[in-house]
Amino acid sequence: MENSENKDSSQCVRVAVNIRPLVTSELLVGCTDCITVVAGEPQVQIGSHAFTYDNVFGSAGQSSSRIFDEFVAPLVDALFHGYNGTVLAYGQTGSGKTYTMGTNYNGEEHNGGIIPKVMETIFSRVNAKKESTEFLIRVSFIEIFKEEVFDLLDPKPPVISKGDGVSLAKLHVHRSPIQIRETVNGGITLVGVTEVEVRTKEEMASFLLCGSLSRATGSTNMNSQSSRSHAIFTISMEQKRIASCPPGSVHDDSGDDILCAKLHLVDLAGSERAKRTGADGLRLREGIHINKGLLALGNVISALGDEKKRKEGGHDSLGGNCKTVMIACVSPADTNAEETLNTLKYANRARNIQNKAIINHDPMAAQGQRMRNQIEQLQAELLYFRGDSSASSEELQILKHKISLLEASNAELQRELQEQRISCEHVMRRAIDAQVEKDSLIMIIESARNGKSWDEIDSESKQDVDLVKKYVGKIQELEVELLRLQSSNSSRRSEFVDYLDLDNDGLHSKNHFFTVSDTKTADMSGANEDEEQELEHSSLQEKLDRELKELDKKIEQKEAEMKHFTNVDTSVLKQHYERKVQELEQEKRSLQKEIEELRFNLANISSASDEGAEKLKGDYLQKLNVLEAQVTTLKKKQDAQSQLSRQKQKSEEAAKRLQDEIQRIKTQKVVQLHQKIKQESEQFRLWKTSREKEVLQRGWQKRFGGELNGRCSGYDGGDDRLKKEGRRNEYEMHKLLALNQRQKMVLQRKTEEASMASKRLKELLESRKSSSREASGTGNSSAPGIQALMQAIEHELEVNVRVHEVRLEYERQMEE
Ligand SMILES: Nc1ncnc2c1ncn2[C@@H]1O[C@H](COP(=O)(O)OP(=O)(O)OP(=O)(O)O)[C@@H](O)[C@H]1O
Repeated sequence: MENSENKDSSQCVRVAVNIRPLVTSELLVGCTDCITVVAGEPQVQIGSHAFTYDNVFGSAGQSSSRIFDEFVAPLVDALFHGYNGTVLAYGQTGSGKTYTMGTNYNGEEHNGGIIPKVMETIFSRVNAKKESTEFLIRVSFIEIFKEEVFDLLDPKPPVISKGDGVSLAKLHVHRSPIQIRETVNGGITLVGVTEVEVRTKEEMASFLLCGSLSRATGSTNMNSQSSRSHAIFTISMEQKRIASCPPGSVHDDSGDDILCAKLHLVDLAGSERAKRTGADGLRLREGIHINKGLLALGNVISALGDEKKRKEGGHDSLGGNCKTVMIACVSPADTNAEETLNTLKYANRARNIQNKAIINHDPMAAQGQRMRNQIEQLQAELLYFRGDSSASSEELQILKHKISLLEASNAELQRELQEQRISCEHVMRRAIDAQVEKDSLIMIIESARNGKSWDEIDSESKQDVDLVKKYVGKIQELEVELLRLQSSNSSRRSEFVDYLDLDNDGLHSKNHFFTVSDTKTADMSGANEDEEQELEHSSLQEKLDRELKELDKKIEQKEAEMKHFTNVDTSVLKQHYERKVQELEQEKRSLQKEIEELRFNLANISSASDEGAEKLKGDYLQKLNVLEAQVTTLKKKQDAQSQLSRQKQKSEEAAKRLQDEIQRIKTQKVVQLHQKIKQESEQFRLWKTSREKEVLQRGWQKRFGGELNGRCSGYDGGDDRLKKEGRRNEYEMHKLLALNQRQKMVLQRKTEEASMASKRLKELLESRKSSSREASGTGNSSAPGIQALMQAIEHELEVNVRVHEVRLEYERQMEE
């Protein structure tokens, strides 16, 4: 047996042989099986050679359909744990590499190959874990052809040109190879290779198909569709545990980090010898290149598989950080026996190769791990110090220093805790103040709703918030203003009425006044009263108008003040509440931070089992509980603050309602005042009309024989002023009466004189008439008789003139 050495299979490259059945073309040429599988053993025999592998599939070994489950599934599992993996399909052309790998999978028809099963498994696991883990899956597909690497997923289309003929088979596809570079840590990198993100199995399969179509293919004698290039389909997976991931996930052992791993699925080119392929020209040269590559791989495999050479330090792994499996595909046909034997030998050597696969974390995770290690080291030192007194003085000094640091941090925490307590109390006080404010507001609103007067509300809520106090103040001012106006109006009315309300001896009422005021004196007095009334009324009207204007002005002013006041106060209150909420948020954050720190410290000492650590743990737990309780209290306070804000909103609404109420009252009062003024004017107008009517009536009475004397005696005046006036009028009257008497006497005398004069005139006229008759009888007259007549006539004329004068005087007197 050429290899039966047992090694640690988890480290070695695992190798399986897959023996395909004889295909039709082989059967047609009468090929027979040249490989025998030892029953129940992973062992094959070809001629005199026997080889043992990890698994043997096909031709009576394990069923080929078990390749994935038995051989590849562990690599997929390892991929989820952050390990790189490689599946290599090696063998001569037509040996079934593509068939085994399933590289021609198009996403629809399941051909039983490895790749479709890999895809299926990956996505079913991703779906099962998507609640707890974030996945980023990408694929790349490259081809190594004649020692050049091509990107099969390159979105840029290749340049196609005609070769030396016109046949389509002679078309040349020109593609630009991608560059291979060595990285600083000795790995290799493919510059600019396309990596596409995929989210589903179908998407991944579509890229596999796309790359397969791009893959350089040609025909050889051995396999008309043979791949003459190495194809590597790489699945990259990044996974990150979601924060709320429950314990027991795959990351539990590796911390809260990102795992990055790759699975390379490699379909190597045919390993047949050139002479057997019948290739010539370009195909031959391609074959040489392929074989050069495989030879190199074979040499590496040989070197790695040779324990002696490996110990000399030449190579130590194939792919290094990777779990690798190789599937050696062989044809059982006796015509391919030589190639099959070579393949089996290669595969056998590959079993000796050892890999060093490690979990691939990202740098952050590595840093986290380093810190955890450091913590562990510190804990160990602490325990060592506590448990072992034989430690060196230097170590003791270090530990003492660390303890002092811990104590200092502890003191700092306690100080912070104290501060938190103080600030908590402060917040509580403020919350109580706010509560009091809220209650006061509610009380005021309730009182206002219940219809209590502002005085009552004011007296009941002395300690209430300023806002409502100010509102109440404003409302009170307005009310007082209105009341003052009302009282002023009513006092003027009462003054007016009092003024008219005379004593029982005089004029008791307006009506009485009007009925007795039909004398001349009463006329005069009434005229004075009217004037006074008018003056009084107009001055009252003017005053009321002035006051009304003033009131309007004041109301406008108050409204403006209230508006300003409301705006200012709202913004102040808003700022106040916002500040409170911010402060509470800040406090909450700092407390949460403190809790996190405590948790961290607690986690650090969780592994410690000695008494001191337990005590410390207990202390921290206690602190944690206290802090958590504080956070809960703060949250409650925050809720209370929010509630207060809502109450404030309600209060503002209530204030708005009050303002509306003021407006309504104001309108009502002003309207009432206007109405009163109007009523007053109307009343006065009516009074004036009736007064004028009375005066007119008295004028008529006087003109048609007023009873001056009788009426005068009826008036002796109750009022001094009126009495005085009456006496003065009486005196005037007496004076006028005496004058009248005298004038009458003069008139009588004059009348008598006039009648005497008329008599004498008559006599004179009679005597003149008789004289003229005598003269005409005699024919001449005597001179002394004419002279006497002339004198008599002159005397008569003089009398007549006097009579006329007396009459005139009399008439004048009468008129007066
Ligand atoms: N296990 C199997 N059962 C049935 N037929 C198979 C099996 N393996 C391979 N074949 C058939 O063998 C032929 C060659 O297989 P395949 O193309 O996979 O070989 P290959 O090694 O990939 O060749 P190349 O190196 O030229 O690509 C195909 O017709 C395929 O259907």
